[in-house]
Amino acid sequence: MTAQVIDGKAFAAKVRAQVAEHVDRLKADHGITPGLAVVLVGEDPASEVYVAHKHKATVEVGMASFEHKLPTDTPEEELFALIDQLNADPAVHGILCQFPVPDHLDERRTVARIDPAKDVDGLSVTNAGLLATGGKALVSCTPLGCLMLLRDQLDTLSGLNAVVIGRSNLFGKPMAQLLLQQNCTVTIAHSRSQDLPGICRGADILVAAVGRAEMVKGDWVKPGAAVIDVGITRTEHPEKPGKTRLVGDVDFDSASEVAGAITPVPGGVGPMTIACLLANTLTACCRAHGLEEPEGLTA
Ligand SMILES: NC(=O)C1=CN([C@@H]2O[C@H](COP(=O)(O)OP(=O)(O)OC[C@H]3O[C@@H](n4cnc5c(N)ncnc54)[C@H](OP(=O)(O)O)[C@@H]3O)[C@@H](O)[C@H]2O)C=CC1
Ligand SMILES: Nc1nc(=O)c2c([nH]1)NC[C@@H]1CN(c3ccc(C(=O)N[C@@H](CCC(=O)O)C(=O)O)cc3)C=[N+]21
Repeated sequence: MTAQVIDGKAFAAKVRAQVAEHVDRLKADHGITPGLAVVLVGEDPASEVYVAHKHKATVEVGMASFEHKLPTDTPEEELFALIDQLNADPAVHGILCQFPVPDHLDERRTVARIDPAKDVDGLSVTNAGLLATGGKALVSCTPLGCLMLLRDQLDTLSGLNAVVIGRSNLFGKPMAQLLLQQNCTVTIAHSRSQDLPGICRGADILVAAVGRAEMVKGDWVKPGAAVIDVGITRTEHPEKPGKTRLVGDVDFDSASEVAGAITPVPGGVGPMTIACLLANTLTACCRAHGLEEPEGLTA
């Protein structure tokens, strides 16, 4: 079998177009412009690239983009003062603090400072709890994007065996919650799991978010399964010395021989993350103003 390659880039463009249309309507009918604030502490080159992508995408859909770059040695009080100011700013509907933050800062405390209604990463205790209890949460962008791709790809998710490798708060846990909500039978695997290949072979839906290049091999994949590759690792380019390329957690060549559908890296999940960040900002804006939420852009 040769898998269908899921075009996340094209799907993300459709999501962004839907968001842009909704933003136009908000402006025309209500005079409201949704706004996203991104906070970056320090000078991590990968983070700089992501933040630049986010800014460009935000402006392209007609939203207001507020970028705040703080020096590496920014004390917690200063970061919190900025977050307080963004929490209070009615022009800001979504706040994202790019991770990782420098060592002297604490991710948990930082997230806790962000107003849950503006927490477009879905990381706050409130949003994680709402997701787990079937409430109206803001859902972490990458799992939300994966769910959109799976819903588009499969007739139904109900009753399928789903395996998520990885249990982070940003991805693995919310992904498992979303799949459970879709009536999948969900297994969460991690670094202590025994017989990971065997667990994966039972998966109709296999989602890998580990951060280990090409760990998941073709013989771990159930024939016909939908494989979602979240991992991103920058490695030396095999043919071009001095150049790098991005690779996923799945060995694409062998897995695509067995899977029914598979996301590539790059061009799979990554573009969906940014599209869903915009979708979440729009959702947060609509909720803040008591307006109808966009259809098809939430979990
Ligand atoms: N495409 C996108 O938009 C995004 C991509 N990513 C990428 O996804 C990957 C995961 O991100 P994130 O969840 O934040 O990462 P974390 O490092 O927080 O989590 C990694 C998870 O993988 C598990 N793990 C590590 N080694 C193994 C192993 N050998 N076998 C099984 N499980 C293992 C860990 O288990 P344990 O808990 O036991 O340590 C942990 O739960 C990264 O490559 C990241 O760059 C992340 C966010 C967005
Ligand atoms: N608070 C917080 N929230 C995040 O959601 C968050 C974060 N911190 N820190 C880092 C990770 C990683 N992440 C990605 C976003 C877009 C692409 C993306 O657009 N990837 C493109 C390629 C980009 C390129 O070419 O470099 C692709 O896969 O096709 C990837 C990864 C969000 N993260």
